[in-house]
Amino acid sequence: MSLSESETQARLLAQALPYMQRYENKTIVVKYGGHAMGNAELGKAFASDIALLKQSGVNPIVVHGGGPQIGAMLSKMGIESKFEGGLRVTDQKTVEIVEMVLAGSINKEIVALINQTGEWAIGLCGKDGNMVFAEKAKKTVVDPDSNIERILDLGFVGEVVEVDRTLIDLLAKSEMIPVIAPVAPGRDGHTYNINADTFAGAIAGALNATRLLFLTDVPGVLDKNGQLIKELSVAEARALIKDGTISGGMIPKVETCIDAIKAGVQGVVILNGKTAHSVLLEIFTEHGAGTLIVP
Ligand SMILES: Nc1ncnc2c1ncn2[C@@H]1O[C@H](COP(=O)(O)OP(=O)(O)O)[C@@H](O)[C@H]1O
Ligand SMILES: CC(=O)N[C@@H](CCC(=O)OP(=O)(O)O)C(=O)O
Repeated sequence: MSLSESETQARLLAQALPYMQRYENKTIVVKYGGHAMGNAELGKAFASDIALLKQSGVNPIVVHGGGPQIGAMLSKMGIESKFEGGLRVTDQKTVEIVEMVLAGSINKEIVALINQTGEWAIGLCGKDGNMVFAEKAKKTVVDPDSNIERILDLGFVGEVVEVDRTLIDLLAKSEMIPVIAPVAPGRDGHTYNINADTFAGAIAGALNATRLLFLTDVPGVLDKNGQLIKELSVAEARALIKDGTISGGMIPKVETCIDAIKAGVQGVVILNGKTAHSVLLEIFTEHGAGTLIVP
């Protein structure tokens, strides 16, 4: 017999009680990826986890993606999605749609879900309160045939160059939960589309967050036999990238984890956003739920 959502929540709460003081007054940045936004039930479970963090005295900050949702909107408008080095090639028309989908519909959907729990969420992007400034990304790739490095021109894809935490700190003091879309202005007046993982890493670094959680579509970093690795040091993570155990989209994610740790985040966790209540299972249980990457 399966449990109802309220029975599940009551059980989780009972399990969580002994661990609730662990992160009191600490900042936890949660990156909620587009693939993890699976369905309405998962969305509600995510919102109730964020609300419970807040009610337990944690300072949760949500940074969200929405890659699949941007792709769907572009396709509706007859525009093909094109990626290079894992990043969306973003021309003027595309950046307008990216901003509309990320800072518009997805951002407000997450805000509404959290507000329905009784907590107060506020939706922002890097533009609000001069929070984040970006500049054109300078990404390079090595051509596998010629071994020559070339600079990618990704259009209006940005990388974060400045984070001002004033607004985020004000919101935390006012008991509000910031929900942030990875869109930011450049000093050149353009709007930039930023990969949500790197954006979350930059925010967590600027806030010296205690934890940065990445909700993705696998249980964490898996070893060669497909088994979950519970804890990885930065050196071990680098070795797994080098020997090919970590590949594809997991490479930039783990690299972002390493950068965030170098920037002062105490621990970064990669965990399954497709499992309901994975945030609570990670934060408020003895052994956590995903892969913890530590210095
Ligand atoms: N060692 C590994 N452990 C787990 N996932 C891996 C590993 N190597 C590659 N991957 C791939 O990385 C994917 C997650 O990266 P990505 O698709 O970019 O996530 P997201 O869309 O959530 O940001 C997994 O679905 C998996 O296919
Ligand atoms: C530059 C770049 O690629 N930006 C991403 C931003 C959204 C994102 O990163 O969303 P997920 O976390 O769901 O993948 C994009 O346009 O898809």
